[in-house]
Amino acid sequence: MSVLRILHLYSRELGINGDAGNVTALAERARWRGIDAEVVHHAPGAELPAGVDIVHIGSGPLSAQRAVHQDVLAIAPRLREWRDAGVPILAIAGGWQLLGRELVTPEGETLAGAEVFPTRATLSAKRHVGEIVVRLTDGTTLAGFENHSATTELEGAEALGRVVSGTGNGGGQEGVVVGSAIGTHLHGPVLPMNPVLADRILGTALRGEVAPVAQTERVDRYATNARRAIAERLGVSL
Ligand SMILES: NC(=O)CC[C@H](N)C(=O)O
Repeated sequence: MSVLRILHLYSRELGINGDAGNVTALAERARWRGIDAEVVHHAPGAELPAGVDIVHIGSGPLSAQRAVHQDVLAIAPRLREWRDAGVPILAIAGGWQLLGRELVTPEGETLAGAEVFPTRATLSAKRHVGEIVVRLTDGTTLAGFENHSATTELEGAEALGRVVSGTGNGGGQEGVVVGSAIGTHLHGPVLPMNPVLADRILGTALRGEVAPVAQTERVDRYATNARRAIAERLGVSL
């Protein structure tokens, strides 16, 4: 691959929780490994590029979700094609809700999703705002914060992990994994805060292990300290 192409969907509309930092982390961590990285922005109504290596969609309030909803439905077949081809997709909170099967508003209106994930998010008047720690099945622990009002059903899909502290999907689970596609409520942003996940996504996109280099070791120390601080505040172990 000559250039790693990262597609950032709706960065203007769905950028309220700092999730753009995920795209920066992916691009910089690739460049630190000597791989050229390009970020392609997609706005509602625009053409999608022919091919991409990673897809990212961030989060936002219902008003922003409505603003991109029609475009999400328009690009849904391409997103599902990329998912089926193994392109890593990272979808955060409100962006994940739009990429699910359905998003039910607090008023009971149902918005159809892109069906990249077989999930249904039901929003309510009660918000879940706070720090969250999640354990993955391989023992990796993620930390971040959540800021949503959703209860999310996975409808047969696998969760990203188990909630150690926080709310997540509801029922003790957090996030969803479908092949190389991941949906999660975690902000932080999640990838700078949890570089193991960033490198897993990069490794999938680049079809190989991505080894630590001096620059990643330097920033990953900050991330480790940030996760430790969250775990300490929540009174849980990492
Ligand atoms: N963090 C978000 O993206 C919020 C998504 C959605 N509006 C909710 O409240 O659940």
